[in-house]
Amino acid sequence: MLTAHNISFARRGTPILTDVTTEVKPGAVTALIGPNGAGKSTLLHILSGAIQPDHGTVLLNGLRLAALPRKALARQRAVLPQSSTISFPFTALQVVLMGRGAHAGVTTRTEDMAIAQEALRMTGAEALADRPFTSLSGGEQQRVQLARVIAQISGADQDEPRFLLLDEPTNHLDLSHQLKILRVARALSRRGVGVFAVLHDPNLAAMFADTVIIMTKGHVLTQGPTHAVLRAEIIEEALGVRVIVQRHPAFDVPHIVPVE
Ligand SMILES: Nc1ncnc2c1ncn2[C@@H]1O[C@H](COP(=O)(O)OP(=O)(O)OP(=O)(O)O)[C@@H](O)[C@H]1O
Repeated sequence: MLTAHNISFARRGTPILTDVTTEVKPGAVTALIGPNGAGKSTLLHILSGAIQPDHGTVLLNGLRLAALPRKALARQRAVLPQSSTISFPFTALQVVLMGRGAHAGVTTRTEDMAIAQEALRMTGAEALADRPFTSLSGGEQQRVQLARVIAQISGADQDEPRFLLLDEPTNHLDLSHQLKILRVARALSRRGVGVFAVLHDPNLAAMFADTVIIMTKGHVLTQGPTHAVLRAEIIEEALGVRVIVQRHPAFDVPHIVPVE
């Protein structure tokens, strides 16, 4: 379990997060939605250990995040940032192998290669393995980066649950690639990974998340099972848009339709 207890964080005296308590369960997809500037990325960075909160505690599998050695942390959780630049012409496979850095000395080269290739296969990017990363389209780069973070937390060298933190993973992707990335995230969760994804589209959260957290102005407005949270009055309060929430015509999930 990855848990945040009573997290508060300010920048130059301005509160960004106030008393946030939440959890990311292994084996489930947790989506975080909320308006621009609500503090979603900041919370993701605090859950990842990249930012230290001013108050409160983050526990990863029962241990304080701040006290975990960097390599142990890297084997238990990986972060897909909103954007990342790689300017040296590494191949896609080399980029994915970079995810294995924290395992060096614990695994063999053959094992790392098998894990990298499996991660590329999962994200539908195996045909890109030998292409220079810089020559790939935005959607292709995103799938390779997802393969890198999957490779980072893969392998049999530790028993603790692992977590993937995805910051707007569908940004800049066409609909087909948005669905592909989130299908991979869901498939990983069904293998026991705890997935935490910042999403802007409540319909993607409805389709792929088991649990939804809604944040506004640095607070958790509500959180819980997707069906319970994605209700019209809550979405209207959080996002400031009038909506109707219907049953999705094809799946047993909410379908959110703006009506203004
Ligand atoms: N490096 C920084 N320096 C100063 N203020 C920052 C910094 N990063 C974020 N903020 C501020 O913190 C607040 C929360 O930002 P954050 O990026 O966490 O929001 P968000 O919900 O992820 O927004 P978005 O949906 O627009 O990506 C915003 O008011 C933002 O301007």
